[in-house]
Amino acid sequence: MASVLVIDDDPDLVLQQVKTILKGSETQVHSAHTGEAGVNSVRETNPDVVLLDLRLPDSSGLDVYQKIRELDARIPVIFITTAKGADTAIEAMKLGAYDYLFKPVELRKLESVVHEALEVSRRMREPTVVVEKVPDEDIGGAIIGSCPAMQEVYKAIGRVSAQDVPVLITGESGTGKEMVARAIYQHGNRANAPFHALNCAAIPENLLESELFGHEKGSFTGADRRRIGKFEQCNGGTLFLDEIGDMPLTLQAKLLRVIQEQSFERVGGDESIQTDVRLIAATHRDLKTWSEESKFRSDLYYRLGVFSVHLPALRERGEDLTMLVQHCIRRFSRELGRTVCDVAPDTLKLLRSYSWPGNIRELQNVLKQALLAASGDVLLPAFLPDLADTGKQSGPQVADVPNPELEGLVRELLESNSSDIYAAVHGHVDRLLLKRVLEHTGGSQHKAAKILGIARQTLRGKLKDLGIHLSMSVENEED
Ligand SMILES: Nc1ncnc2c1ncn2[C@@H]1O[C@H](COP(=O)(O)OP(=O)(O)OP(=O)(O)O)[C@@H](O)[C@H]1O
Repeated sequence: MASVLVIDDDPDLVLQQVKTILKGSETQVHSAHTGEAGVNSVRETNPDVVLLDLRLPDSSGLDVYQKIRELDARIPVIFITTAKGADTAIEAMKLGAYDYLFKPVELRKLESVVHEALEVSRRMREPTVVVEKVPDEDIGGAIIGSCPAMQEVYKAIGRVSAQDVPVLITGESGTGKEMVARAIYQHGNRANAPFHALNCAAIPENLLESELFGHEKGSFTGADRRRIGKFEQCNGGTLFLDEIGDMPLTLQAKLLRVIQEQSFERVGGDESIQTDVRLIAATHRDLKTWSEESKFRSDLYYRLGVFSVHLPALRERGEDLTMLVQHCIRRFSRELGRTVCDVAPDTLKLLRSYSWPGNIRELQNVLKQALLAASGDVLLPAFLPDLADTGKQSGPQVADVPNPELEGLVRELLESNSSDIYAAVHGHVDRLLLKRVLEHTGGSQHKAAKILGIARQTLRGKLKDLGIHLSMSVENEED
């Protein structure tokens, strides 16, 4: 049975409201009037949701919150505060709190937030995955995850966002580095100033310098006008340099100077330009090793790496995968107009056993493909595309077992611009399979249907469709 804990020194107000909104439901309501009693109650009752007053007689709500997190970081904690305490509540949100409500609490708002929090808690804890109806509000852009490593990421975002220092975000491709960069920006002091992003690996070396620092007219062939680079354009704002490890060494020197002196010259210019840009950099490379191997400037690495945030690979995020799957299914189901709302336990098992080299981006792609192939409300393993290193074979593994006949047929059909390849190849495979199985059973359709796991009637229909004729004696067996 689900339970909610209210930690509030006022025994009546919020507690009574919570009891009112949960009346008739199977949810238990516990209460505590001090921070210490609250933490003890969390330890003893392991509640699904906590409502926490920011101002308590014996301790601050934030301290209590930290202790609750140490006990179980998954518990959604809803802060109850006055308008004055909003800053602290926002701080708490940066540290992973679920939501906050202002006193006097509006009953309807309380009801919706508590029910939402209970739902979030249920999804995190319940072992079978039931993806329910798509929520009304758009939760796109949410950073999903509550595993310990992601909790560390949230803490780091909270710690670094308000400080105007460079940040280095590391992690494999597709782990959400850009998302985290935007979170740092949005929670920082420059949230109302511009945020520009530049992928250092995507821009040819000769253009990157000009992209970053601009150029003067006539500084190189084709430079027919002065160009303002990102560092100037983004003055007062935040610049996100993705794939910084791929920045050429010569540019690294110039970047280091911007960080140290907040000044630079445009390409082909000698005017020193002052800039005030907050730098957030990201890389999937091991910059420490690279700097030791002189592939990346060590002085720049040290300047950038003072504050670093490391994003765990998806395979290291434990139960977060389930949350991400739920989140993606709900979102893509709506986007693609599908009705899928449940994930079969076997599907989840397969997804869990895969190593996700492309991380969350790859998960999104796999789920999109699965949804396109799906029918009905439940995502079954059969709808998943091939995944390497799971029970489901990957494309490359299949290719390792060549089937020249089939490949030849596919090639032929492709070259003939056929618009019915699926049916043609399917028919070919069916024909091969049915013939082999019937050979194996000595022509017995009864046995063949059993081996194939299909009804005798279905087999008969397929044989007819494919024009496979058997001798009368065999066809009439055991009718
Ligand atoms: N924790 C998360 N919750 C929900 N969605 C996420 C999360 N992390 C990443 N995503 C989504 O995964 C996709 C890839 O994220 P993002 O582009 O931030 O990764 P990245 O690490 O910057 O990738 P790359 O190194 O390839 O540039 C995006 O669509 C993003 O919204």
